[in-house]
Amino acid sequence: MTSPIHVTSEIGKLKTVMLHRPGREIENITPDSMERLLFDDIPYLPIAQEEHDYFAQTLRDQDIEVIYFEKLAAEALADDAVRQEFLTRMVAESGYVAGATHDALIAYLSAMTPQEMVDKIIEGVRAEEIDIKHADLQSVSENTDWPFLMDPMPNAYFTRDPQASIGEGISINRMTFAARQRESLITEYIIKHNPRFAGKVKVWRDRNHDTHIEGGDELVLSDHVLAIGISERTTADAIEDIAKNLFADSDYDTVIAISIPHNHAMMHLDTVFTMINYDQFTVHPAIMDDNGQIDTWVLHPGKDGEITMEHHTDIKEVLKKALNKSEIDLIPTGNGDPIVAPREQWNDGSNTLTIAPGVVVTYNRNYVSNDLLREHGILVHEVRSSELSRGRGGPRCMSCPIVREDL
Ligand SMILES: NC(=[NH2+])NCCC[C@H](N)C(=O)O
Repeated sequence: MTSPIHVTSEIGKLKTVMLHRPGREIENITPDSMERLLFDDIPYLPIAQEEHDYFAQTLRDQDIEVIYFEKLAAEALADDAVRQEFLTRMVAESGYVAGATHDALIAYLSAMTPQEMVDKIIEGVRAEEIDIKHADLQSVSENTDWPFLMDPMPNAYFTRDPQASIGEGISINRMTFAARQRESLITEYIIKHNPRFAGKVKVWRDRNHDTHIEGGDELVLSDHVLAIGISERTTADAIEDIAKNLFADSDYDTVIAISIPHNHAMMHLDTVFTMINYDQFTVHPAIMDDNGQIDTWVLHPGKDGEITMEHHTDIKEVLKKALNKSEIDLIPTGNGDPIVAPREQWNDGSNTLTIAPGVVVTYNRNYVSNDLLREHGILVHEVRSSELSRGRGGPRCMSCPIVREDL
């Protein structure tokens, strides 16, 4: 069985990538809900869509197949029984397991085509869209001033996070905040029921856990080494758990767990550290102490399915050893300038999407970081970023590699 997923590095030539084109969910962000929905501002949708189309076209121009999360989901839900099961679970995870509102939501969404239903679920369902006739105790208690019965999923365009391709398999992630948790339920159905994936993909860790992990923290450094951020979004137990599964069942034998500050600006490892070439990385200087040290643990398979763990602080040495390189070039975001570095990091200056060794896609607004990458010999494709960047994610966050060529 050949897997439709094949990702053995962060940098191998990208062949297939999954995106989500931002839709009306973006217009369902309000000042009151912004923080909870993990946005810092409200993007202007038409321009966000233009920018996203430009991003997708930039990838297609490099011979990369672009597939869309929302289309894969609709295909996965073509079968009536599968669609009903999905809907029951989605409505339950949105807060309704029974009662008049539950029944009304199921009836409303069931009447739609699979594509309309997926788009609507991502967009969010407003209370005024549905006429709930037989008010019962349950729906009266559920009735609040909040205008949405089902919240929008404005972060869906950050397809990096609900899942992560690793080797020939995937992790389907239990995400940290309620604002994003339902996204990976959609992934679960894509992997189980879309004909492209169904029955052909190993799931390294599913979403039925209490501990969290997100794709922005999962970096595939080689065909046997992963780096995983210990972050606001990814917990140590989840890292140990996925490491055990990978060590037992795949060619992966090394997980480098890297501790980063737990805050919104640096919510994932890929906001401060990405791999861009065989021996080159971008790194935000704020994750290291004054001597350039970072708390890092290296996990390997131990006895009886357990793992061993060593503590290190010299990330360069750890990377050299794990990747078998004599030198590693760490390129500082914003050239390490105390004003430019945090400014460009805020707009995802470290969040590069590598599409081939030494070839990256970045936001045009981070011009200091981009120039520095070029000085280090990197080929940089810039994409537009005024509106997309307001969701705090860059080209790596907005893309989920499905197939890369081996190095
Ligand atoms: N891989 C990433 N860095 N993703 C960024 C996700 C941004 C999104 N607003 C969130 O907070 O979840």
